[in-house]
Amino acid sequence: MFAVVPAAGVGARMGAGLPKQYLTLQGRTLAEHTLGRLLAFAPLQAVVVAVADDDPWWPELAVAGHPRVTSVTGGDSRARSVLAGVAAVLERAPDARVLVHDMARPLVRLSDIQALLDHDDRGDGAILARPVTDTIKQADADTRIRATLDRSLIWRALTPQLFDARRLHDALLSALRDDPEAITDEASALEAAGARPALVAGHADNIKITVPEDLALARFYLRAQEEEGLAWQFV
Ligand SMILES: Nc1ccn([C@@H]2O[C@H](COP(=O)(O)OP(=O)(O)OP(=O)(O)O)[C@@H](O)[C@H]2O)c(=O)n1
Ligand SMILES: C[C@](O)(CO)[C@H](O)COP(=O)(O)O
Repeated sequence: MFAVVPAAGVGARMGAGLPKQYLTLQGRTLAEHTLGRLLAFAPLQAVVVAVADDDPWWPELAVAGHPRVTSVTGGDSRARSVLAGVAAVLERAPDARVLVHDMARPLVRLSDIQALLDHDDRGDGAILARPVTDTIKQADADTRIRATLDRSLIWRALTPQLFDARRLHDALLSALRDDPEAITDEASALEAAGARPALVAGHADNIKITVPEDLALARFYLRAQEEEGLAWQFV
């Protein structure tokens, strides 16, 4: 099994002076936190990281030289970065299963990744997700309520997302050709190809660091995980 980690974003919503994956949490970059956890997950043969072709920070990280880490050049969207990573996996292992995980989600629990594998029926794939607990409103263009949705059927997609590499590759190619804006995660590409991936409940602390206030939340969750005894051997 391989991991593909999209890490070629610029972090515009974070508004920092550098891409958010290189901001630090307790002295280590988000990238080191994320990769430290993935590399601690024994079933992963290798991790393919998609980085921007003009990224000067990536080569400076010791983890960039880890024997189970390789990098590819990402694309101008998350989906194209993932596609580049999956193509690299297929060159090495045509029958591989691939776990796609955002570099911007540094607090993923190994137990959640294992739960994803446990639910993987090697069919339509599976994703970590969270059932919503708030009331969900659908908005009109004038930011007024159009409808209230049935929240019992609404989940927030997280990562990792686990699929057959060839199916994911071909679904991404088709979806990027037909409706690229609609593809904001791997499952949406498989859905467009008619698949029905499974939803696997993951922990709420598997947050995506997106806007500045997410950093304080991440610091809180990291301390909470350490108090829970979830310490990872950093590579
Ligand atoms: N062209 C892109 C855009 C995003 N990503 C990666 O996809 C993950 C989730 O994307 P997001 O949180 O949107 O990151 P950014 O695109 O960097 O953020 P923003 O949209 O605020 O610029 C991140 O790890 C990001 O590095 C990527 O590999 N290639
Ligand atoms: C893949 C994802 O993390 C699932 O919630 C999300 O779609 C990524 O969105 P982003 O705008 O690329 O951060």
